[in-house]
Amino acid sequence: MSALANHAFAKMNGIGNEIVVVDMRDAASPVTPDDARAVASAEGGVPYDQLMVLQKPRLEGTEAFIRIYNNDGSEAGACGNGMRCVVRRIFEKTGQTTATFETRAGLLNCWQGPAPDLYTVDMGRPKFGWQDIPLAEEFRDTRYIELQIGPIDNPILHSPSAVSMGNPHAIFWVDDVNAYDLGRFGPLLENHPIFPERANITLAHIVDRDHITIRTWERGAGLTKACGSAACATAVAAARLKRANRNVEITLPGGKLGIEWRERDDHVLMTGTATFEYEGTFDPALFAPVT
Ligand SMILES: N[C@H](CCC[C@H](N)C(=O)O)C(=O)O
Repeated sequence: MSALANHAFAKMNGIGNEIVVVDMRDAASPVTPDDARAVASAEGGVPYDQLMVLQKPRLEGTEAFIRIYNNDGSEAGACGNGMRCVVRRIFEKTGQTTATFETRAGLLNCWQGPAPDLYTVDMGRPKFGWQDIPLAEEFRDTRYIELQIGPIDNPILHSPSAVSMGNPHAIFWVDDVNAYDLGRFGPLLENHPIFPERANITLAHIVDRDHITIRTWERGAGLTKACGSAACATAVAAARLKRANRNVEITLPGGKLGIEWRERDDHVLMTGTATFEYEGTFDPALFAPVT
């Protein structure tokens, strides 16, 4: 039987990014990709974009090791909106105002933001090397990579920037993020062979040096109302192109995030809200083997 059967969960969202948080630090067995898919899609499940699974801490000083599942059962190395939801849960339970978590992408320091409803997550350093993103072939300058969609002589989207925030991102620079059928182009680009681990696909419009608007097709989750790591990747990519400052406001369909690419250590700090919706326990029938 699944470790999630009869287990408590919290349904939350990070500016519209649908998040489920489960605290499995006392559980004996792990959450499997099948469990993650069942929660997201089975009849009577809890639909989400990302499932944040807190596991027993592996390192001294960390609250938990966090595994991040997309709703297709694939694992992600980073989830900014999901991290703020986890932080809110922990802070409300323990009264803490700072915490450190470990994910596949490394250690994430988190703290109470400048207002009671804001949380800041240090998302670590971005990576730009083609093998770190990763890309399937060498690109010396990942500020623009050779990737386009549409007619060769008149591409619809082309020359994205590529960045890793612990997960792969491609950012296409456009004048109007709503002028493209991202639901159609997203999966084609997500699964393009240039991305051996697939990629999150973002359309970004630089409004001015302090404001950028984005829309994201998420790897393993599809069109979402917000993607925190994409907001971080976009802010960094725009600054690398010298088209925006290192401290910007990102507007996503579900809300806004403040992103600072800190000068002194190149860490990316993301600040925003985290909303609690409801809590419950998973019905064991969700995980019953299909006979
Ligand atoms: N929604 C998440 C990103 C999940 C990334 C996931 N789609 C992947 O990299 O596979 C966020 O707020 O950062």
